[in-house]
Amino acid sequence: MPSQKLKIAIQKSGRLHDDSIKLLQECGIDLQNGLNKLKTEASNFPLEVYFLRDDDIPQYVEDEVADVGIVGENVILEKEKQVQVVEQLGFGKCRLSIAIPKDQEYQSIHDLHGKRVATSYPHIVAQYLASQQVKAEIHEISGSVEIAPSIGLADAICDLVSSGSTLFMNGLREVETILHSQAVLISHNRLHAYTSQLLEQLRFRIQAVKKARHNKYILLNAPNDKLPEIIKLLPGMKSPTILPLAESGWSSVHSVVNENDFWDIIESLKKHGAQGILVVPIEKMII
Ligand SMILES: Nc1ncnc2c1ncn2[C@@H]1O[C@H](COP(=O)(O)OP(=O)(O)OP(=O)(O)O)[C@@H](O)[C@H]1O
Ligand SMILES: O=P(O)(O)OC[C@H]1O[C@H](OP(=O)(O)OP(=O)(O)O)[C@H](O)[C@@H]1O
Ligand SMILES: [Mg+2]
Repeated sequence: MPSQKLKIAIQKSGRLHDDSIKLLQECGIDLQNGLNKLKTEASNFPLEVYFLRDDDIPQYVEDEVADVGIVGENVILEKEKQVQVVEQLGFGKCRLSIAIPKDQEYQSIHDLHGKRVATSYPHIVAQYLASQQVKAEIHEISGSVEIAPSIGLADAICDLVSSGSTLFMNGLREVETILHSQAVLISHNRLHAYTSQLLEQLRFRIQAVKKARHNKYILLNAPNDKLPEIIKLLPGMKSPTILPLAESGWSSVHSVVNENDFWDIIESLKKHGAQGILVVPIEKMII
C-alpha cells in the first residue's frame, strides 16, 4: 500500500530553510507543531516533511525516500540525479561564479590553464572548464571556499555569489559567471496516482502564491471623463472594476498590476488625473 501522504524534503537549516517553510505556510499548510523536529506532518494537508542537508535532497528524491524536494538548481546540476524540476520557486537566487584575487590580471578563462581552482561544485566546474578547453586542477572543499586563495590552497575559486560581499571581504573579484540558480521544486517521475494528485494540488497553490507575489491590487479615484484612458492603462485580470463615488463625476477604479510595470503605470495614471491611489498586496491569485 503506497503512502497516502506526499513526502517533501526541505533544507534543515541554511539559506533555503525559512523561505521553504514560508512558501508552504503561504500555501495554507500548517507545520506549527513540528518545526524543531527532523520529520513532521502537516495538520491540514496530507504532507510529510523531512528536514535534511540540501546536498542529500536530490539523492533522497531519486531513491523515492521523498517524493518531492526543495533545493537550489546549482545542487541538482552538481549531483546529476534522476529528478525532474516541476516548479521554479523564485527564492534562493544566486549565481555560481569564478573569482580570483582582486589584484591579479585576467583576460579570459584561459588564464586559469594549469592553475588550481577551489570549489564545492567539482562536476559543474570540470564541465565548464572542459567546454572552454581549459585544463586546471580542481580542488574540492565543502565550505569557506572564498578563503582558499589567501591560505595558498588555490589560485582561483568557484562558488555561489549573491550580493558579492563575501568575495569583497576576502579580496576576490568575480571574473566569470557559470550559471544562475534559484530554488526549485523537484520530484521523481514514478509517483503513484494519489501522490501525483497531491503534487498537482500543491503546485496549484504554489502557482497562486507566485502569481500573487508578482502582482499588486490597485485602487484609485478618477474623473469620469478620464476613464477610457485609465482603463487602457489597467487591463487587470479581465478588465478593471469601476464603481461610482458618492461625489458625482468621479469613479473608483480597482485592478491588478504586475510589479514589473508598476511604477510606469502609476506615473501614467497620475498624468491622466488619477488621485488617491492605494496599492495593496495580494495573498493568492487564481486566474
Ligand atoms: N548567498 C546566497 N544568496 C542566495 N541564495 C543562496 C546563497 N548561497 C546559497 N544559496 C542557495 O541556497 C542553497 C543552500 O545554501 P546554504 O549556504 O544554506 O547551503 P549549505 O551550507 O550547503 O547547507 P546544508 O547545511 O543544508 O548543506 C544553495 O545551494 C543555493 O541554491
Ligand atoms: O555574495 P554573498 O551575498 O556574500 O553570498 C555568497 C555566500 O553565500 C553562501 O554561503 P552562506 O553564507 O550560505 O554560508 P555557508 O558557506 O556556510 O553555506 C555562498 O557559499 C557564499 O559564501
Ligand atoms: Mg549543503
